[in-house]
Amino acid sequence: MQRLRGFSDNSPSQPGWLSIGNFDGVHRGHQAIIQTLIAQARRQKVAAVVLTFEPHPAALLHPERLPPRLTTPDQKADLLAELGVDVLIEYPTDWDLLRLTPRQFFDQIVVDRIQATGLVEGPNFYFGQARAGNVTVLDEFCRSTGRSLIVVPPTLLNDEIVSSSLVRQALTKGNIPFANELLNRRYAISGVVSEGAQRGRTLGFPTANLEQIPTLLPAEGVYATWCRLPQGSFPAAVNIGPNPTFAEMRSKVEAHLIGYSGDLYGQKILLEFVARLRDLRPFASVAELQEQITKDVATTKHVCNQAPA
Ligand SMILES: Cc1cc2nc3c(=O)[nH]c(=O)nc-3n(C[C@H](O)[C@H](O)[C@H](O)COP(=O)(O)O)c2cc1C
Ligand SMILES: Nc1ncnc2c1ncn2[C@@H]1O[C@H](COP(=O)(O)OP(=O)(O)O)[C@@H](O)[C@H]1O
Repeated sequence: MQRLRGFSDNSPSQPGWLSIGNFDGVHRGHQAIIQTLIAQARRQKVAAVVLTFEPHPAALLHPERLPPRLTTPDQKADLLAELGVDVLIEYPTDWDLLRLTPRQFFDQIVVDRIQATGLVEGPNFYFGQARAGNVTVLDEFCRSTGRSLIVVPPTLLNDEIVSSSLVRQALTKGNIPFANELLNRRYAISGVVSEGAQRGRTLGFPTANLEQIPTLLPAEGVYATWCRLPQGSFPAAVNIGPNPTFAEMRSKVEAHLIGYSGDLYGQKILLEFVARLRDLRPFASVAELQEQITKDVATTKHVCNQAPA
């Protein structure tokens, strides 16, 4: 997949089928759109092009309402590449773009820059200043310029429309099975291992403390995850939240990797969520906490064996 930052001289010079959107999470609904896009592009032997905006337009328009992201730009690019997208254009959102009327956006971006022969969108696609353009407007523009538009119906799961906000809601409630079902894969976070209180090792359970996590954190609690390292995949029992037993109220993300020994400080690691095991709680003694973590580790092994890496 060719990954372009905005429009440069390297922009695709050949016409392609185009989908425009934020695609945060690349969930089942996005996947349905992209699959249609790729089928059309392959049929007509042109490129499957995705135009996305980085940063999210909301970061400029109303930063206070910017939702936490589900995927980093790199994760999003990897997921789109896996689906078979040929060209990803990450447009560096600016006020000039946000001020374009729907007609200007269509003429300047869709027609002149990308030379789209057809478009694939979901029914809730809006474009142009103040989100004034919708799929009805887009359909008129496409018809009048001889382009095709396919509007993919919303993807439903348990009678609910799959959306990035539904995934965020599920994660915020700690509902990992539903979030993973909406995503059609495991929700994952990445972070860099930093130093903690150096207490974990004395408990018999060293925990890698993750910092610089750019995406949404699931609800507080204890989770079974798969941890991806360059040296392999390890089941990991993960604690999201404070350490109330030690009166440490700062919230952290810490992972005990089962079957691993070595130094992880400074390393970037990825955690894929498999299940939420329980709520966090204070324990009356360190021995009781150790007993509970021993159980959490056994459950994590079992859950991860049932859902192999
Ligand atoms: C699987 C797992 C479950 C945990 N559950 C709790 C808990 O319920 N309550 C608590 O106070 N701390 C819990 N902890 C956190 C420990 O208190 C923490 O790992 C320890 O204080 C080490 O901190 P450090 O990494 O800063 O050294 C848990 C840790 C793990 C790995
Ligand atoms: N199985 C393991 N799981 C997690 N971290 C491990 C493991 N084995 C060794 N380590 C190392 O030990 C560190 C965690 O030990 P810990 O005593 O909890 O210290 P800290 O409080 O600094 O996190 C990790 O950052 C990592 O470098």
